[in-house]
Amino acid sequence: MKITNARVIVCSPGRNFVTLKIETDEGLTGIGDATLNGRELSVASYLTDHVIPCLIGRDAHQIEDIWQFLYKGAYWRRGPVTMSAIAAVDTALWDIKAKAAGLPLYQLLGGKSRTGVMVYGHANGSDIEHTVDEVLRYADAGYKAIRAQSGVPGLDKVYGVGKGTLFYEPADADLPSEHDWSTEKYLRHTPKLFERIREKLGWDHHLLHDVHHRLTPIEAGRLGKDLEPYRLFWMEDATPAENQDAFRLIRQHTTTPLAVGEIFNSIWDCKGLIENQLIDYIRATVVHAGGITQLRRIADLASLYQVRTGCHGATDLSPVCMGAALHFDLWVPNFGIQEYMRHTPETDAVFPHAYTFQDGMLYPGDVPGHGVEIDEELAARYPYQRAYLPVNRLQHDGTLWNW
Ligand SMILES: O=C(O)C(=O)C[C@H](O)[C@H](O)CO
Ligand SMILES: [Mg+2]
Repeated sequence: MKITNARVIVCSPGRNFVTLKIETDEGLTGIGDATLNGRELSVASYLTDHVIPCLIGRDAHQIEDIWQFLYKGAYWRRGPVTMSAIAAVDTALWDIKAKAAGLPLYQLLGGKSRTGVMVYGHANGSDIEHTVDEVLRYADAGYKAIRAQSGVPGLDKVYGVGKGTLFYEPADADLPSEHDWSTEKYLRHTPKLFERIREKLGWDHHLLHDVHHRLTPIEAGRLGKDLEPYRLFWMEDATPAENQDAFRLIRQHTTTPLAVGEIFNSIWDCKGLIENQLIDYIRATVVHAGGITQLRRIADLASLYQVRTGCHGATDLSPVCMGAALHFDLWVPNFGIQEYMRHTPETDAVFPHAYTFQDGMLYPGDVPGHGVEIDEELAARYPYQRAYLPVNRLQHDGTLWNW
């Protein structure tokens, strides 16, 4: 089965998405997500200008060879732009292979390891009481696991707290908006948040929290320790992970489980973290970590060390990524949890999909392929709009910090 054509579709039904569509001489088509929040057009160009010309005429069934060709053949390896582009090709080819077999993608990976995929929702509020109300709302909606993020007294805007509560969108301006940050204020506030949530919610739900890279390792160790009484499912992105050894220090100070990896793009970013058992959950997902082909390898390495998966699933990962991730989640033996931030109705209309939510679980559906399509006519009505993620500055002197 030959690849006859491939093209990039950029659209913005409420936020930007980059989608690759591959066509074959047998009439089968497949799509892959290539969205890199705030840097969308660089991946679109990488695909259109440098990858697509290399795809035409290749056998769509040779997923592994095409992956290796794009990875090794570029000479310049890894990096979010390269790996998101490879991921889009890989996802589209798995979609085509599964459609050719007439099977849902999870069957090609090895079949179901579980009945459904446990997800966590992102509850957020302007202060503790508002956040508690939102957590209770997620619990009422059936979620078994809830990530709680709250505004911090004395800070104007913080990661995770949006204008609306159901659809959180951090890329909020056509040039980066500036947030202020105080580690002291955040560290004083966050244990109080979880104390109050446990008081009102009880102990039957998993609770999660995203630190979003804003602490140093020793500060993260302290927060992990302070949160131990509330038995979190995980503390996420406690400190930046370019230096994988940083997690050793956190580990020495707390038994709160650690999750990291949403910005990782290859197995090399997490090799040391996994092999040294410095984390409990690896958050890499399909679009930013080289597709199903690479993610499988990461999960297999992780399984040797009892590290489980927890794929990133924010709104900037398109329904195409979510669909593919759900097939992966249903199969992967060392599954932990899947993030699920709901897309807006506009996004869902552009990307009709087979996956469904019920009682805190997502189900990928049983249609051949990954079960997500793109309505190109509708997509064309939503042109690209430049949008950036915010930056953080320390409140007391304006030093640029991690957001
Ligand atoms: O969903 C999460 O865990 C995030 O940290 C969301 C990220 O800020 C977002 O995906 C950045 O594009
Ligand atoms: Mg995160």
